[in-house]
Amino acid sequence: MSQGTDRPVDERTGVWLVGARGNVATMAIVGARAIARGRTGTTGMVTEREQVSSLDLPPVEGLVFGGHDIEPESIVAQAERQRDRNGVPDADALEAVRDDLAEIDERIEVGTAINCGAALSEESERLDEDLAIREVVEQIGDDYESFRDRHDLERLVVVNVASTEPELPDPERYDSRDALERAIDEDDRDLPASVCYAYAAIAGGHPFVNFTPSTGNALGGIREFAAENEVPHTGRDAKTGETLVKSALAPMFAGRNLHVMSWEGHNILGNADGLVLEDEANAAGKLATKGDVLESILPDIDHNRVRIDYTPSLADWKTAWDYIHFEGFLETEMKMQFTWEGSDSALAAPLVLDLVRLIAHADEHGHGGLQPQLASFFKAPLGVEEHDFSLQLNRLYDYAERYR
Ligand SMILES: O=P([O-])([O-])O[C@@H]1[C@@H](O)[C@H](O)[C@@H](O)[C@H](O)[C@@H]1O
Repeated sequence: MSQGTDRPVDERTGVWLVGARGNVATMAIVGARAIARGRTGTTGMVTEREQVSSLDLPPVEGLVFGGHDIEPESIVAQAERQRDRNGVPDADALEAVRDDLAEIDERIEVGTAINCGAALSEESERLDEDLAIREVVEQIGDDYESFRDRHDLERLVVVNVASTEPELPDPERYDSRDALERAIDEDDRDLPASVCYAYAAIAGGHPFVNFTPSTGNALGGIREFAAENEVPHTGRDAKTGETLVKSALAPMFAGRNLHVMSWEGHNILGNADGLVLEDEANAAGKLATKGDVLESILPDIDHNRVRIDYTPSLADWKTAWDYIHFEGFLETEMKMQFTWEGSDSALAAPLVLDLVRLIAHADEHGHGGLQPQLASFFKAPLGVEEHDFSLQLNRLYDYAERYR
């Protein structure tokens, strides 16, 4: 039993995935159902580590999935494509959960992609084509509610795993709840999809996770709304690969007083995210969150550059090559290089499940607003300036210690 409550976190937690038919969502659903069916383990899930697993968290087996998407290709077809192109999931795991995926696909509603730039295909269907922004937000909210009612859920966590949007120009225009609500009422068509999903979640009292660099809950107006309504929310841009290594490694250079002159990071990948990031406007937010980590840990760095390029044949296998040129005692110049080769979705998926479980826990314990204990999951953690991975992780361990 957790501290501060008499009842355990319920076993019927809903997970509403924005971008439910994408790579990351599909892998999270496949993984959760494969765990439920005893076909895979929980390696890669932080909430299964001893320090955190003692919290009273909703079991992965009980998570009920639904979501929005604008693409018609089914989750089964997406998972088959991932199996054929990437080898993840493997054929046995996919067969074990195929019927679950087909059932979940029936629960996916048409979403909005307003101001999503290159993240749109010709086949996509969109709510915002015929509706005003206020109606879009209401429709999204109704979709959340009816899913929750239909499945008799105690709680619904909304997670944005959709493709990265272009950055919102002048986000300070929506710095307060009043300004944001006025913009929604006046049908301000500059507002992006991620803000509509976040606003509808907070309005309905649903915890919100922004797994992407898109604006969403980073907007001042959403933050104020969430704090007032005491709804937990967190983000931004999950730290899954290259940036994770950087945030663990950079503190070593700082701690030994080694002067990093240049850090070049070159990422190549061939999945749909990589394709969307080919577009300069869509890539801007991702490049900023990936780059800012070093500036914060190594304020004296002379040259810090990140590139992301689309290499179609790699599919979901993301390679990052980093070159670090640094200086030590007696002005001696030295170099370090590393190469990271990761399955983009298999790295992200367990973190989606972790974040759902941990934000459900926060909600159960009445912790509204931003969630600093979740900083280690993000490249640009909202409300936390700390980027050092192990210091961020200590926040989670301290939280677990306090609430176990
Ligand atoms: O976490 P990380 O490897 O630094 O950053 C990654 C990006 O470089 C990549 O473009 C994206 O597809 C991944 O989901 C992830 O955000």
